[in-house]
Amino acid sequence: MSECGSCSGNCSEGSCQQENPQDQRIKKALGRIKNKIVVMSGKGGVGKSTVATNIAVALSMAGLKVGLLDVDVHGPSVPRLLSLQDAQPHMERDCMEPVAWSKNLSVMSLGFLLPSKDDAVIWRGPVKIGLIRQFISDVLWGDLDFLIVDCPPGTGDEPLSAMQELGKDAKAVIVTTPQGVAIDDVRRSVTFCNEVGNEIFGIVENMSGFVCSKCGNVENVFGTGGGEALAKEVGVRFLGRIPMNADVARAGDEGFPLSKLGDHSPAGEALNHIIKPLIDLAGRLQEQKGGEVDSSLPESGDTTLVAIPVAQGQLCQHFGHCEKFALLEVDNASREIKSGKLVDPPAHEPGVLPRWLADKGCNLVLAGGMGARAQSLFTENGIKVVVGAQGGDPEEVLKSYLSGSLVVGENICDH
Ligand SMILES: Nc1ncnc2c1ncn2[C@@H]1O[C@H](COP(=O)(O)OP(=O)(O)OP(=O)(O)O)[C@@H](O)[C@H]1O
Repeated sequence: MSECGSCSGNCSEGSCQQENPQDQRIKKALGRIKNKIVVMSGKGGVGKSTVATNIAVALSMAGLKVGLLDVDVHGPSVPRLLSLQDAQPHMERDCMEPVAWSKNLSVMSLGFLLPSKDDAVIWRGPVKIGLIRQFISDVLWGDLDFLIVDCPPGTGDEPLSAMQELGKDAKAVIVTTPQGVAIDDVRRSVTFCNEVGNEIFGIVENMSGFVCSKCGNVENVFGTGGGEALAKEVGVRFLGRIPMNADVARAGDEGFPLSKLGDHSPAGEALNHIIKPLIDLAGRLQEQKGGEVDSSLPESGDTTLVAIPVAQGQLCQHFGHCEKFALLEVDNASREIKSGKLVDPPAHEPGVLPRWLADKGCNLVLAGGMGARAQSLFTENGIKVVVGAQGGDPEEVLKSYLSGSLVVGENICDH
């Protein structure tokens, strides 16, 4: 046994077994983060930061608490992608607060700490590893559903260090473009994950076909399907393909998220597809399959306006195909229904119903089946959603909710 002065004697053969304080802080910070996703690519410029940032935004807009950590030390692009170039994290003596992009999304990047965005960082491995450790130990991430880590391309110090620090439960999302040379690089990323022992959550194929904005014709500039074929070959989930689209490049340059392009734009659809398994991973939708429903009413105001989609007078299980909405007003204090009416919704277009119901002052939706994207649009509009509701008559469904006895089952639009 040796003595090292800084510990109380838990030493053997000259090496101190006591965890160093930074390791302890890392462990504590990671203990508050439910899911860790490392976004990586074998090759540069394939759109990894674009994908990482938009996954983070989409998950946060689905109501999940998300941290986005940009560890691309040599080319931190997340601040630009989110229009946060001038943001500065709030610093304390021993820690710093991440920059809040929204209530649900916090961001940290070396880009925030450089005196000028033109400054070049010339650091060797150990310094970069030290920075990544600090970004976990000394940033006040708080409780997160997801930490999304945007790594520089390749299988060098940063992805290795990110995986090692985040631990074996961190999962990789690998971004590629469809052409052969990129796919070869992805194979290296797959081998890397296998060697470090971290699961690959899935592969995203970006810049997959160019959609002509004039004629709609799709040109497969880099080919298509390479990412999907590789995913099949190595036995990992294929998360989806994002087409090459001028709007995506513009969104990146102007710093707004792809979700603003609309639900039914090719990029918006691709993003929905990609985040769906991640939302499932967070267990958000499953929570509502099991039966326990939080039957609280919104805290502001004296009344709550509840919307229930209806077909043939009964709760409609396909939200997008309902014939009418029952709008029922509830007194928040007594939890009693004060009034109710049936109204015709506008023609179903992506994003229309959440906005229309928000304009009507609705703050709670009780639905049967509803897709993940529609749920996130309601959350964005400040409307609480309960999915998987069972029952027939809309007033009875609401009464069950108010009495805490509403039964929820499978969300049949959760596909
Ligand atoms: N699907 C797409 N369609 C059109 N442009 C895209 C698409 N995906 C990404 N881009 C554009 O390609 C460029 C590179 O994207 P991004 O910075 O996300 O790549 P990266 O892989 O993170 O790069 P790096 O290797 O430098 O880290 C950006 O200008 C981005 O807007």
